[in-house]
Amino acid sequence: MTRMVLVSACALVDPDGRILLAQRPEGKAMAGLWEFPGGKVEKDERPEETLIRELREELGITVNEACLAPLTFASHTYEDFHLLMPLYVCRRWDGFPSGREKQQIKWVRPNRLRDYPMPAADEPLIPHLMDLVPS
Ligand SMILES: Nc1nc2c([nH]c(=O)n2[C@@H]2O[C@H](COP(=O)(O)OP(=O)(O)OP(=O)(O)O)[C@@H](O)[C@H]2O)c(=O)[nH]1
Repeated sequence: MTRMVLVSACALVDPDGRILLAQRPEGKAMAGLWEFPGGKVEKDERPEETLIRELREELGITVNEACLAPLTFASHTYEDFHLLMPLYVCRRWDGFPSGREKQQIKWVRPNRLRDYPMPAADEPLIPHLMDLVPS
């Protein structure tokens, strides 16, 4: 088996039922694709801690762990690693999300998520988000 990479990701849902997508910046693997904010779970870190850290670094918002609800997960084999990615939902945070790392961000209704090219692992997550936030 290829190595397993654990990535924690979050669907931020705003009061209008829109979900935040962030575009992977130029120069990174899968540049240009739209993804859920998050990142690799570091050594000695819990997935929830990863998200709190990443949401602060990437978007400049503060999230309380109690506001992170597990929704589903992605399990996908890429060419050089297997991605295991828990997806959390968060509807409450402090601050105004903005792309702190020069990435574009967009608030998207679940039924429009397919308009945004995403990493292959994310595609099976879309129906879960459509169920979560009816349009
Ligand atoms: N955050 C996030 N990562 C995702 C999603 N879908 C998906 O396949 N991934 C993959 O999960 C990994 C996340 O790693 P990352 O963003 O922390 O790291 P990175 O590629 O910038 O690498 P680096 O930190 O080693 O430079 C990447 O390979 C990314 O392509 C998603 O929806 N959100």
